[in-house]
Amino acid sequence: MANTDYSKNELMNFIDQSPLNIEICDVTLRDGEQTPGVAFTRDEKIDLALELDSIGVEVIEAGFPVVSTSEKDIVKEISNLGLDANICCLARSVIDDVDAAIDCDVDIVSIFIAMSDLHLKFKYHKSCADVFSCAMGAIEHAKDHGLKVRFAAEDATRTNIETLKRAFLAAEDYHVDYVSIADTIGILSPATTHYLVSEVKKVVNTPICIHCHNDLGMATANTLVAAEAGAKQLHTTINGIGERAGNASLEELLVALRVQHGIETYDTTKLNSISRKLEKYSGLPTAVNKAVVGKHAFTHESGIHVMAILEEPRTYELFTPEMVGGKRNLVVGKHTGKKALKGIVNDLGYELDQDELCALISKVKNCTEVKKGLSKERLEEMIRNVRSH
Ligand SMILES: CC(=O)SCCNC(=O)CCNC(=O)[C@H](O)C(C)(C)COP(=O)(O)OP(=O)(O)OC[C@H]1O[C@@H](n2cnc3c(N)ncnc32)[C@H](O)[C@@H]1OP(=O)(O)O
Ligand SMILES: O=C(O)CCC(=O)C(=O)O
Repeated sequence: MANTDYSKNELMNFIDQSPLNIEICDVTLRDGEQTPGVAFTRDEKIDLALELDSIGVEVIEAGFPVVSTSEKDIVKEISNLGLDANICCLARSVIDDVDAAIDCDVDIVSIFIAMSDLHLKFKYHKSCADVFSCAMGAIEHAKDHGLKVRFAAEDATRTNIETLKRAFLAAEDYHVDYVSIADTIGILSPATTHYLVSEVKKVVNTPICIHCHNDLGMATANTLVAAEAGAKQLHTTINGIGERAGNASLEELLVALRVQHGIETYDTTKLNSISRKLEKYSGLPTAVNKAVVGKHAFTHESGIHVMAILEEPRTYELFTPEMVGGKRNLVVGKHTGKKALKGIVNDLGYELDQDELCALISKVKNCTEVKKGLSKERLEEMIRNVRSH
């Protein structure tokens, strides 16, 4: 067996799939910060930007400058940190918003407009032609000032597909650098993502971005599928935070790109530390069963799993904890088996004979703490107890 940090999905060999041509745009500092109750300080934003840059993320969306004067100052400061990543910020289709972006020295401004019937009728109270012309005016202004432009179609996934294609094509005439398909309310599935990106790609030569929300729990999967259908720029947030159910999660996507497509250009060993920082700065703990960075991502209790892991961790781990800066944790509880327990006991520096092991396993399975998980200290106490009999 190849000695790698992860198992590659060999089934990919049977799928007609060209190598991916992608970049990551992490939007934690903008969409992630739109999570209710989250407001990063200057130092926190700068720290996260430095961490994202060190992972190798190509684009960092640093904020939305018109939100406040301090937001604008921080975006400007991040733009001038000299990071390898390109710095991007959000702007409505409003000249003042673009001017704020210009003042911030960003590399890319993401100019957004919604063209879905729902948004036109209930949000703007304007026609599609009117909002579109505002967008093109803003784009022209940004281009005249030398900015790269992402034209983002908010609520693209509930926008008439012909309208969307026409809008992207017209934006190409203004030499936008990216067009973005925003699944603003997370309605896409993997199949419809593939269809939509492929349809847009048929008519547009500009690199396509995909911005997926997680309302149906499919944001990461949809983002991966979009890449497989030819999207270039993939939007993520750390721990998947963001509006409502959040966005595609950075850590899930980077590991999925590795396992499914062999993309090893990102430093995944930093994923656990950046996740812990994000928890601290946002005040939002991740679920224990969160993929890649959750507390249980490398925690094992079941006897059959642990006995195999003690010989070869890849039997029950898709990738090593080291690959993502995590740690393996073998715990004892109701589901522990004798072989697993023996291994754990030995690792703690004890030797038990078969009778002692049987006595210990019975104690473990029937003790009251089994519901919450046994501490190392309590287990050692039990070991000493069975040995003295
Ligand atoms: C899908 C997304 O994530 S979109 C980004 C969401 N992010 C935010 O809203 C960031 C936080 N927002 C804010 O701080 C404020 O809403 C601001 C600074 C952006 C605007 O504040 P205000 O000037 O007080 O406007 P308010 O929030 O009341 O209304 C938004 C205005 O922007 C307009 N608007 C919304 N989106 C766009 C757009 N893409 N292009 C042009 N105008 C837009 C609305 O129609 C409304 O215009 P109106 O004032 O003429 O009715
Ligand atoms: O597509 C983009 O770049 C951003 C749009 C966005 O934040 C959204 O619609 O949720």
